Amino acid sequence: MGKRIVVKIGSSSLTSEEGGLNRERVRFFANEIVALHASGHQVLLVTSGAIAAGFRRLGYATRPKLVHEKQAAAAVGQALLMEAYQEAFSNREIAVAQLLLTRPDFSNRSRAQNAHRTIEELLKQGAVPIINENDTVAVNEIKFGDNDSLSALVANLVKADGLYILTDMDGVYTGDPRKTPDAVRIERVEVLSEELYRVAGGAGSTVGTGGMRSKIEAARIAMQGGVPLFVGRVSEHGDLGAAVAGSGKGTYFTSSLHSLSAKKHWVGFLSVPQGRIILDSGAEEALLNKGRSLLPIGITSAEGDFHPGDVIEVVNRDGRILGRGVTNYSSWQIKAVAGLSSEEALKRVDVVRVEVVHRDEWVASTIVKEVSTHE
Ligand SMILES: Nc1ncnc2c1ncn2[C@@H]1O[C@H](COP(=O)(O)OP(=O)(O)O)[C@@H](O)[C@H]1O
Ligand SMILES: N[C@@H](CCC(=O)OP(=O)(O)O)C(=O)O
Repeated sequence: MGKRIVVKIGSSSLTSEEGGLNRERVRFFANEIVALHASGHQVLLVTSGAIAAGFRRLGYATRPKLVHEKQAAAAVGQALLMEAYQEAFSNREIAVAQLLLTRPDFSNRSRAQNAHRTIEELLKQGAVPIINENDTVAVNEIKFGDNDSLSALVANLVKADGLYILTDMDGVYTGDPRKTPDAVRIERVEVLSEELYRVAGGAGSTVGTGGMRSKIEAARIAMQGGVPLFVGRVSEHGDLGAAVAGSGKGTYFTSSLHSLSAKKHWVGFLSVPQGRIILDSGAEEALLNKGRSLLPIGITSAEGDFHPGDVIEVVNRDGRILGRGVTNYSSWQIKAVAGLSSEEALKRVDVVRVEVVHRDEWVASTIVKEVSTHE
């Protein structure tokens, strides 16, 4: 039976280090997608490469660093990118559609529904939706920062059967292969571990942005959405089909997790945190490893100005982000009860629930502690 597949192609696979689009590569990927299409799969493409494709045409010698310069380069490059896809797919008589999205398009329910409906109609008509971040309007906190997370959010939105993140490496290694020559490929990941976050480094090329770290973050989003993921290389004809069939050159992330509820998905991946709560080590252990709710006694302080119902980041004393949750207290109430027993806290503040963050409204930043990788 045909599957619904999201394919993400990184800048490093489409452009050269000096900038500019490699049209040969665009045609190659288009052909791989056409082959999947022909075997009955629905394919959505999330593509990077606008900045890398556009900066030279705009007159910059190297990839610009400043946000407004990148935005300008992307505005030029996005048109070049679509022109190349347009040409590559038109030979096969497949319509391509451009969708430029930002995070609020996912966090705002009606915008997300509109995007979803549009995509469903495009797929029904046999078109290939081609998605990139809307770089002109996306800055700072609204910027995805990398298209890996964007592709995972798209995969969750359309309830894809699989997400295929294509890059210049044939998978995730036990260290950045550019710097650690004896690193070996991890074939399968069932549970994201702290170890994996440690071995995954930043971008390898001058055109790529997120590196493996952002792909692991994408894996977290997709796995928690119940979507299995592949990170690897597609360089020869048939490689994408092989990846979809389970024998690709890369790392497979499977998930036995049930997908997160819509509310937890929003809390964990779409919301904009309004402040921070800092914990002691006992509360960290209770929250991460014992599945408990967060109580006032484990809190040391709070930062920012927030209100009950807002999403806040929870960090440990070293500043490490442990996760996000919905707070039942305002920032001033937390300051008034930090370190107190629940009984004492309730004498001092008027709150709906004694838990500062209830476990049902909490999403950890890493999935589980346990490591499960096989070389
Ligand atoms: N553990 C790792 N395994 C594989 N690649 C890694 C690892 N850590 C860092 N990398 C780097 O990540 C790069 C891929 O990410 P990136 O440059 O952002 O590509 P893309 O443009 O395809 O998103 C690789 O070229 C590699 O140098
Ligand atoms: N929207 C930007 C995406 C940048 C980006 O995420 O790049 P990559 O790490 O290559 O996937 C662009 O098209 O250039």
